[in-house]
Amino acid sequence: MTPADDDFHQLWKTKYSKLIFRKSETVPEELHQMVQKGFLTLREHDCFFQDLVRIKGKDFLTPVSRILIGNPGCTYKYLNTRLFTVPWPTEGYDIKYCSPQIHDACKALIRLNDYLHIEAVKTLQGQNLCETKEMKDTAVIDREQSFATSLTERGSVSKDQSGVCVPEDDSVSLKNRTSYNLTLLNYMDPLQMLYLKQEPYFGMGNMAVSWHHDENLVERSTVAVYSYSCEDSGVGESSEQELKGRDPAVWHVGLKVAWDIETPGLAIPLHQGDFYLMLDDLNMTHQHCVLAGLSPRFSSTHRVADCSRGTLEYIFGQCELALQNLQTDSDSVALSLKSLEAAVVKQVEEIHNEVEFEWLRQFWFQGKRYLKCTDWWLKPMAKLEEFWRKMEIMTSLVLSEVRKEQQIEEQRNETISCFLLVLKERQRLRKEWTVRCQSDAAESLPEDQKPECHPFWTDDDECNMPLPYDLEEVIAYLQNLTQWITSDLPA
Ligand SMILES: O=C(O)CCC(=O)C(=O)O
Ligand SMILES: [Fe+2]
Repeated sequence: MTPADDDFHQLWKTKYSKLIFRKSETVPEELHQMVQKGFLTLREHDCFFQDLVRIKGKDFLTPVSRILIGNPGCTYKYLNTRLFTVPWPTEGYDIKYCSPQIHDACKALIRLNDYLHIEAVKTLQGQNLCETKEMKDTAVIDREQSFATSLTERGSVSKDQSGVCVPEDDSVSLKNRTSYNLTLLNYMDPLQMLYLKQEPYFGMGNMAVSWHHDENLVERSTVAVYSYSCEDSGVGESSEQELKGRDPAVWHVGLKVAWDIETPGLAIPLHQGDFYLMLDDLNMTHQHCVLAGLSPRFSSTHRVADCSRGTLEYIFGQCELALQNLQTDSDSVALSLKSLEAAVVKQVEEIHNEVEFEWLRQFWFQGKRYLKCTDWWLKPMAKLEEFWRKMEIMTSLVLSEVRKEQQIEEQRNETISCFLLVLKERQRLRKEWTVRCQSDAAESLPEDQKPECHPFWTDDDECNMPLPYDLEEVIAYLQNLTQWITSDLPA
């Protein structure tokens, strides 16, 4: 349904009430100008890139081109692709941009971010979608009572040990759900796209982005989307359209109820400077898509990314934790491990995998794209690689300990089997990334966007790597060892 349908507003009110639309006129003109100029700058500097995503083991190039802008050191993962923020100007950070215009563009987007944050807060307060104090108090009493009842039913313990956890303050949860830490910008010129998928359920026409839920967000957080289609003003008024369905000249956001193709979908026309909000759990209960119009179009999608494992601060913390198990012997320069306990080895090797596959390979897979805007990520990536190299040494140290140990004891068995599992995962992921780097889609990219399979080395490389890239033989050796150990154990 579109605004041309009689039941459109009724359907919106009953099935899509958490979708909020705001017309361009409600946004300050000065902000429009800044932001739209920012979009054009980023396009002029070729900062938008199609992502080489992986869905169910297959590689696809997204029709839309994107760039992630946000808090320094923050990342956003979608469809097995971790995007790294081009940092927006942030107090306490000295960020060098490739040009003053790119700095201005990032500044415009943080201004838009602040504006959309305030609008989202106001909207949630207006909708009563932020839990009020009374609602929370009632919820606590309810929980206390049901907990007390369940205890008395079982005939045990007093009420003051109930351990009810008091929910965070309203203003905190409201803030957590609207404090956007980044925005994913989209750009597409439909005339440059030879083929676009057709919307499969409601006949909504060409899709720029297929039906999906947004991933990697803080639960129930709001998503705010500013839309800028470069149409001549006045053109593409949907009212001029006589035919049924949505106007194929105009960009729309499509919405549907998840797991449901009976309830009619909604297609909301988006003109230059309009924005919309997806409030609360709308992103979970519904799916959305982007229906292409005829003109080039930008959008800026502001999100509260769940970055609990997605910031530089986090991954550096992990690396430090892992490297605590490495020591330089006091009398020499030789390195050794402090502990060979299974749990310790497992943790270290898992962090090794995390830094290798979630950070280094993800980053280099995207070629040199980040250098278009700033060199900000190069230093931290070099640092992470340095840590990762030390972890390669740690892996080789575990291996040599396992090799030289004569005695078979319980703890060693456990260490070897944990170690083996993590190495198998490493081998599987190295193969997957090697394949990903060589897909047809990857080969089709221009030279400066080609994925780099990094780190990569061969046996004759003089790079002083303590272990081979291909872990097949190491794994076979360990597998042999575990079989030998288990067959030797009493039944
Ligand atoms: O461009 C839009 O309106 C929304 C884009 C979108 O859904 C996304 O990037 O996840
Ligand atoms: Fe989305």
